[in-house]
Amino acid sequence: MGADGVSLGGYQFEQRHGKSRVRVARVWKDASGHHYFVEWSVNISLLSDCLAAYTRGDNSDLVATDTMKNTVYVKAKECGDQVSAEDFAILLANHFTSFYKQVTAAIVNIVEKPWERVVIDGELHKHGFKLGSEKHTTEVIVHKSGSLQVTSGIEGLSVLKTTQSGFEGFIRDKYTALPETRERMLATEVSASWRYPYDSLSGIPSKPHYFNERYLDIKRSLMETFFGSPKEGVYSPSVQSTLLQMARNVLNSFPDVASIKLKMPNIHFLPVNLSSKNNQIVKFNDDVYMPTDEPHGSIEASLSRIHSKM
Ligand SMILES: O=c1[nH]c(=O)c2[nH]c(=O)[nH]c2[nH]1
Repeated sequence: MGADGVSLGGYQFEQRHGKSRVRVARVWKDASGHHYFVEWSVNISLLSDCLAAYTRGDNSDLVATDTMKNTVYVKAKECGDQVSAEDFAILLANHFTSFYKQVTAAIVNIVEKPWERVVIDGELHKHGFKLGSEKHTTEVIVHKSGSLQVTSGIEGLSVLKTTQSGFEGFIRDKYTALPETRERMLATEVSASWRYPYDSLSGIPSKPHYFNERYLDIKRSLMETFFGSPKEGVYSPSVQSTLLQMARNVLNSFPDVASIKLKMPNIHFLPVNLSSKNNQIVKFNDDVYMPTDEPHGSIEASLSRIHSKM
């Protein structure tokens, strides 16, 4: 954002304004009576030439944040066909940069609530949904020139496996108490964000459900790598190793992903051993654990194709 700064009384000044957490839900209906439903929380941030509002109390170049909020509902209404969070973010960001001469760039973030169609008596319900857990996110940046950047992600993908995980060979010194193990629980809450390679609207595939399909593909790939096959699983020598394998498999499988960042906290389940003075009450045998939220390990990394812009 440095390029958007201006010199002001001998200081460097940067500003943006927008509306946060604009909540909107949209229903689409098809000819056979199936309803499609999304719920979004939209953040808009505009970079614009409105310096006078700060320096002189002159608001004549300001897009009111209330107007930004209204625009979300107007554009949701105008989307006659089902769109992904990415499509909607692109459409909004594009609107702000093209409709207002003052706006030089728009940043739109969307978090989609995980409403999933329910299955009743083995059949997909036409208009019934239940809330799932992990969330689909996106961030779109559009500049006035038309150049664009699309990043999507998953938040809150909680996964756990009860075996096929260990941690050995780490540095041992006078501060180290952790025993080495080839048998432990592995639990994490994956946050992933990946960058698409498109730098203009015309580069984006016109396939209707492209972004939603890619989101599901990437989620599936991350989970398959974390868990391994249903019968054998796959051994994890560390969160670090599993994280890199997950990132690699996404880049290897999807040429349209330029880079991926993964955050994988190591959520500890502590072995329970209880003893009294002369009696062992509970001896841990990979069976009884104390679940914990904190402290947790924090492990994150990103993997990019060489020459990718993330
Ligand atoms: O997979 C792990 N990576 C670590 O860096 C680490 N550190 C630790 O105490 N346990 C673990 N486990």
